[in-house]
Amino acid sequence: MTALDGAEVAKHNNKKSCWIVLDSKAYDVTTFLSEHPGGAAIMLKQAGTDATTEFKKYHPLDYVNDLPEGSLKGAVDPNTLGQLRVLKEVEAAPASEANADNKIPHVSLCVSCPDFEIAAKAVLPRKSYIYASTSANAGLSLKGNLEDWGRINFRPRVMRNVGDVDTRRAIFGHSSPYPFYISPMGTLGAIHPGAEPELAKGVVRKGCHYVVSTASTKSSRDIMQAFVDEQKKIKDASPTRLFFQYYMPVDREKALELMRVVKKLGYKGLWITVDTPVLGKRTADRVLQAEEALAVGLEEEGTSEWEAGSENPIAPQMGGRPQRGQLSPHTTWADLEWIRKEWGGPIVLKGIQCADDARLALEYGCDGILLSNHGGRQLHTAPSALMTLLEIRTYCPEVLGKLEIFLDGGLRDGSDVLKALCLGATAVGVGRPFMYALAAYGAQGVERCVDVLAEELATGMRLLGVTSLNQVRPDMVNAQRLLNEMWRPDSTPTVKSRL
Ligand code: HEM
Ligand SMILES: Cc1cc2nc3c(=O)[nH]c(=O)nc-3n(C[C@H](O)[C@H](O)[C@H](O)COP(=O)(O)O)c2cc1C
Repeated sequence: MTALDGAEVAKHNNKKSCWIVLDSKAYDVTTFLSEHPGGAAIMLKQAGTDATTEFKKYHPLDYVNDLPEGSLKGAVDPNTLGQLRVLKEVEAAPASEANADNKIPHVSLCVSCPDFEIAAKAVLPRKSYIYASTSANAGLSLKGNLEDWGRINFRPRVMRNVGDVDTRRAIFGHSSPYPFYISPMGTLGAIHPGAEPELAKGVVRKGCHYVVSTASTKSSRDIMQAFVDEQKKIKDASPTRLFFQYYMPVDREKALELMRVVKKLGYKGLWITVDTPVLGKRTADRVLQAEEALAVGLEEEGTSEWEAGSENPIAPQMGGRPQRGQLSPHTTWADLEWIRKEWGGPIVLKGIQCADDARLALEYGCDGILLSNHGGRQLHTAPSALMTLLEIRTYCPEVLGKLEIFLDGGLRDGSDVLKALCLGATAVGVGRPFMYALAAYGAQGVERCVDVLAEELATGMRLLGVTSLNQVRPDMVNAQRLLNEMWRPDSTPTVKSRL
């Protein structure tokens, strides 16, 4: 194949003929535009340019293999790369540069979780901040997550010797100095150039567990490698373990293959996300996508072509940004059978939101459940994890001793972890605070965020009158306010409950 001329490639810069250059090779993505799960506009903006840097923020390079056959047009003559189209607009500086300019406070000035969000907002491009902070519909699920932690009070005991406290907890036998772990979050390349490996560095140094997302920017192999490399530096002294969050690919063969790969790589448990049969309506994201579409002239298409979706099953709607391997809307409990056979290790269902499903998870042989509404990014007015935990305690307490119980959503203070533990949780996941810490300060921020939560937790334990997490009990909290609002079988008289 003869090398292509940069100036020629640059001419394919519109929706009728859209080429992009990735790693010095030109691809014709014209027909793929409407199928791109991240939206057409973001690609069209790159038409005729070298999109490598922008692309790598979101995807591993092997994503190009998913393009339709014949998309590769050829290598671009290296001497003519300078003739490619260049984007005029320069996005906000990446976090690392902004940091150097002292645009954000010194990391030591972050003394509680909300401080990381302020710093991240100052350095992140608007688009990345929207990706991290967006929530579903009017934001009420997120609001409920944030507020419900404050609606349970402690019932402290005093005059106890609380000189030394032990904050250790194990997840499936893997002990960690903390009863909290990092929740899976996709596309961290949009947050920090080091993406997930940078986050892994921070967690290894602190011994915190980390659940890695299927939709990560870097491959599960690269993330595991970063983990192993960091462990080597400290002679494998860190108790950190990596678990894998699984968006089940629609295609069964791909689903099995992904499981085999991550099992072989040494991920310790499979956390299957079950609250995402389709993507929720991420309101702020929608506005941004609409703005981008307008900016590149896609508004002429009317909304129908892009909103109604294409034949691509993983791009059902505009604004829907289903992650690679998104759960098929057809997945059911019966699928757990072949998953369990293939996986062999611990399985957690991520996104349980009522007592009935907690009981089913037990019946279907799961090892754990994560009570979660996906950080308020999926169903409008979904219950907070605490509310679901209370429901489980009331209607199927038997699962508490048999499954490991995790919660996530809205946790912004280490001492709140105690409330979940008092009510029977094994551990709590924390999402956005770590994402913001990574955005502003890289691995150092991640370490700082662990320290902030750990200190709040240890102080909370002392003030509650306990020295070990084995001592926490339900009567150490007053959950009456949430209990008053909890669902009851007779509160929905038209629905016949199985409870
Ligand atoms: C050229 C071939 C490309 C392929 C095959 C591809 C594929 C995909 C897929 C499968 C997703 C779903 C989410 C995921 O799995 O991470 C996605 C989302 C996305 N893509 Fe691409 N993409 C391509 C090019 C690009 C380019 C050039 C850009 C940016 C310049 C881009 C930006 C994005 C963004 C922002 C998302 C949404 C991420 C999210 O909301 O989680 N993609 N893409
Ligand atoms: C930016 C972002 C990306 C996320 N990506 C994923 C994902 O890829 N898979 C998943 O199961 N959950 C994902 N989640 C949900 C988190 O795992 C977790 O449930 C939620 O963030 C917890 O709420 P918090 O952010 O308030 O702590 C994501 C959340 C955020 C904020």
